[in-house]
Amino acid sequence: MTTNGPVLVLVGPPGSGKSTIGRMAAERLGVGFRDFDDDMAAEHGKEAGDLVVDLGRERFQQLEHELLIRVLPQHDGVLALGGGTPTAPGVPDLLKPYSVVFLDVDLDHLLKREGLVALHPWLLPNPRAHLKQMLADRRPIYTQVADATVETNGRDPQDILEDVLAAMPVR
Ligand SMILES: Nc1ncnc2c1ncn2[C@@H]1O[C@H](COP(=O)(O)OP(=O)(O)OP(=O)(O)O)[C@@H](O)[C@H]1O
Ligand SMILES: O=C(O)C1=C[C@@H](O)[C@@H](O)[C@H](O)C1
Ligand SMILES: [Mg+2]
Repeated sequence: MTTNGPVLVLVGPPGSGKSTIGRMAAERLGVGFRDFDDDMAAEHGKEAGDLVVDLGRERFQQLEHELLIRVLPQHDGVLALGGGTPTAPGVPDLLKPYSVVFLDVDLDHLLKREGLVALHPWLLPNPRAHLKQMLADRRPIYTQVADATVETNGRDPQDILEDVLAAMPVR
């Protein structure tokens, strides 16, 4: 099925709340929710975090680019991207037609979010240093691909949701 593509795309670092807020936004908007990490896992037979470790980041990002080209026209709801997806070559151009919101979070709040390292084994051996560098490198890219940025530090998902919905540009 071909659609106009997602009504909302969420980007941000791992643990920023893309899946949590994405599900809530989809429910409020009465549309479907899709998680691009799940698409990658279904397509390649392994969790996205394990694919990064097994294939290396360059190959993983090529595969993300290839799959995103197929997924965007198939989904008209809310799409949560993988944490690194906007940094894959070619992806910022693919996102241009869509409403993209960046869920921003700082290092200290990120480190308090549950399950981060278990889901992202490539953060080892020093998750704090890795995440610090990652946030510095990626923030300009998340900002560039997004129409709006919503702060999530220390905030309830419900509050964040209201800001995300208000920030969605009308297209
Ligand atoms: N605003 C928030 N405050 C506190 N904890 C949060 C908040 N948003 C999400 N979390 C928690 O942080 C963890 C990561 O959230 P979530 O899985 O939604 O992030 P994500 O951006 O989808 O991450 P990933 O890139 O790993 O898929 C979850 O345990 C979730 O319950
Ligand atoms: O931030 C990242 O680089 C990643 C985040 C996850 O969503 C997965 O896409 C994968 O673990 C890579
Ligand atoms: Mg997620």
